[in-house]
Amino acid sequence: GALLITGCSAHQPQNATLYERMGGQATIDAVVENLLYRIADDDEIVSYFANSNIDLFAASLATQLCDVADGPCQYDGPPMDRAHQTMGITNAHFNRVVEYLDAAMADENVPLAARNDMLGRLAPMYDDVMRLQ
Ligand code: HEM
Repeated sequence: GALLITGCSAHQPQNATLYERMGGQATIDAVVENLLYRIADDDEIVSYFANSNIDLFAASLATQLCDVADGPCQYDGPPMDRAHQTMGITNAHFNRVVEYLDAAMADENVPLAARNDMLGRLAPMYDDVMRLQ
């Protein structure tokens, strides 16, 4: 454990952004693609996306993740309360989507510390996503 962590961190400067620690845009795009397959495989979650343009959703989410990770993007889509209003999203479904995102990051070899950092940055959005349900 400790040796491996020391060894890996030596590849990046101490001040690397989360975006860099995740692997940059190529990894973020792969994470979003991986997440889409998990959502598509879940009948309950995919039903929320019945009327959505999946390509636009994927592009918007990838930009948001880049922005949140201090990458060179600016998310200029709708705020999270408006983006999810009156969908009837439940706590259980919220948690499942977060689990899918974590599993997608793991699948795409995002290091554990970077995964936890990203989830920690998204967690405060819970209140906004759920506000107008
Ligand atoms: C922290 C958690 C979440 C984040 C950061 C997030 C982020 C986003 C983003 C960036 C968009 C695109 C907004 C736009 O450009 O119009 C979006 C749309 C969407 N989200 Fe989420 N989301 C989260 C949780 C969820 C959950 C739990 C569900 C359902 C179970 C969900 C369902 C949707 C749907 C259906 C859309 C598409 C809306 C449309 O078609 O315009 N999201 N989300």
